[in-house]
Amino acid sequence: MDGLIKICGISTPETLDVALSAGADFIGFARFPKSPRHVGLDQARALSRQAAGRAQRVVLLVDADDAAIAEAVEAIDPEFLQLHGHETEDRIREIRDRFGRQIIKALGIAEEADLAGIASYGALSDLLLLDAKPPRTSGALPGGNGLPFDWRLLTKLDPDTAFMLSGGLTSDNVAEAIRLTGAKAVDVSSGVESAPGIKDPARIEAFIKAARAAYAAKGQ
Ligand SMILES: O=C(O)c1ccccc1N[C@@H]1O[C@H](COP(=O)(O)O)[C@@H](O)[C@H]1O
Repeated sequence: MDGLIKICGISTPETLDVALSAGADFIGFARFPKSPRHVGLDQARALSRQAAGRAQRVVLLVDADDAAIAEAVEAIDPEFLQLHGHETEDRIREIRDRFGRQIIKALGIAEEADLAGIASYGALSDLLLLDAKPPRTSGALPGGNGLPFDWRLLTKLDPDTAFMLSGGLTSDNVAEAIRLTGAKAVDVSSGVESAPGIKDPARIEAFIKAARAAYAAKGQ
């Protein structure tokens, strides 16, 4: 896992085409009705077909039950399930065994104590995603808030720790985030939008270009 880029919350064929042409490695489809990026099953099915063979397809889920996972898997046939809620270790094992998909588990980071979950969740995940903890305000989404966390916390990690980084990334800060944290993969949603849920082609291209340049500078 080296030098990977995920564009999350894609919901139109046009912006999907831009992300694929610009070289995104992962495309995320949100299946979380409270999100402005939520895609219906038919819409997700069509987008997934468009992305097949060109990028890894990821379904974003939040504390989803088996029925919700099953319908998303049937429609999208994703390579990865991104679990962005409070899924326990037992629930992650159950989902992995039941649905046979690779797992991206998101872990919210706000302070040093939050790093304690990295070993156990990392062992259960094919990719561990380190994201900002959501704000405590009512109605805040569990992710996709465009808020970064203090990346300096991650400088305390063993340099061999592999993780995907997200939370408030943009084309302006992704190079610094990669340089400072050593992230081998980055994930963005709000930072490539002109408004919540509205992906902006120019911002997608600029983000991928900036991340690629930062990885190249590190020889990745
Ligand atoms: O994008 C969403 O709407 C979303 C909803 C619920 C949970 C996670 C969500 N997105 C993920 O959140 C992070 C950070 O996103 P942002 O770049 O700060 O907007 C990212 O991993 C998205 O996949």
